[in-house]
Amino acid sequence: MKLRFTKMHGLGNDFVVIDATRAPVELTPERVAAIADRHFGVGCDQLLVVEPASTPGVDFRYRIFNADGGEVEQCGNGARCFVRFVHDKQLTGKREIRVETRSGIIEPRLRDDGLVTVDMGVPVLKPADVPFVSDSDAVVQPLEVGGDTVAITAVSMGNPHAVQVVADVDTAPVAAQGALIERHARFPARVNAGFMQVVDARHIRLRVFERGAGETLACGTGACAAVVAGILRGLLESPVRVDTRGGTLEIAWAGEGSPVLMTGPAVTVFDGELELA
Ligand SMILES: N[C@@H](CCC[C@H](N)C(=O)O)C(=O)O
Repeated sequence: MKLRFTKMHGLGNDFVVIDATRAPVELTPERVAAIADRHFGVGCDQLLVVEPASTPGVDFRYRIFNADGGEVEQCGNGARCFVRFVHDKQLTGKREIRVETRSGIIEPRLRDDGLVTVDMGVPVLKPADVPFVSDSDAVVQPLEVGGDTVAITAVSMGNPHAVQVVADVDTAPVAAQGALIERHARFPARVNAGFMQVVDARHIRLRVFERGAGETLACGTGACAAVVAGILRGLLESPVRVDTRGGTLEIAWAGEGSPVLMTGPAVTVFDGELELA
């Protein structure tokens, strides 16, 4: 069976996007992993599927699958690519869209300058809801990782993040420690591991070892979580420039109970057709 797709990226965090608004597409974890494979498939960090909404007043549903085949709740760079996709493919004439994800409704807006701003919703800080196993609500918590103790802040942006502050992202042990944090027993749903270097109160550098994908060139929800963690720790002031290895995002957050606003680019690379085994 042949399947049309569009290859997109948000700051080098790359996606295969599939339009399932007219006919459903059957995706197993094995199929997703095969498509995401960079040697034998198309290659991507995440696969995004655009579907009709199931809730009145909502425009679309979009589903997110990591490269390992697992379906997840949220994806910030994907949300920006989603809105560019439905706009460019003329699936809607709207530039402000309400879209259902596994973790609720988010509201991306395609701006006149081509950038996309997404209301990513209110961050979740209660450990049990991240989910993070802890008997304390403290913003900074110790986590034992491979014989070391690191100080993390657990934040959910719909998906779970563990953010730590490092002196220099270029020398941070992202691959080794990220893999251990991703599968740490205190994160029962696994976790995205963020390594944040504070340049000044309105500027950070960030690398993220993503759950189900490894280190990516950028992580939108990771950028939101890092800014929330930095503001809660008293290190940052909104809005914050977030430099990732793939480019820059702007993240704004007015504090607890407020939604996080993320602004950045979304790029279409090419359209293609793949053979679904
Ligand atoms: N790259 C994404 C996040 C994708 C999902 C993540 N790996 C997870 O498992 O939660 C982003 O831009 O937010």
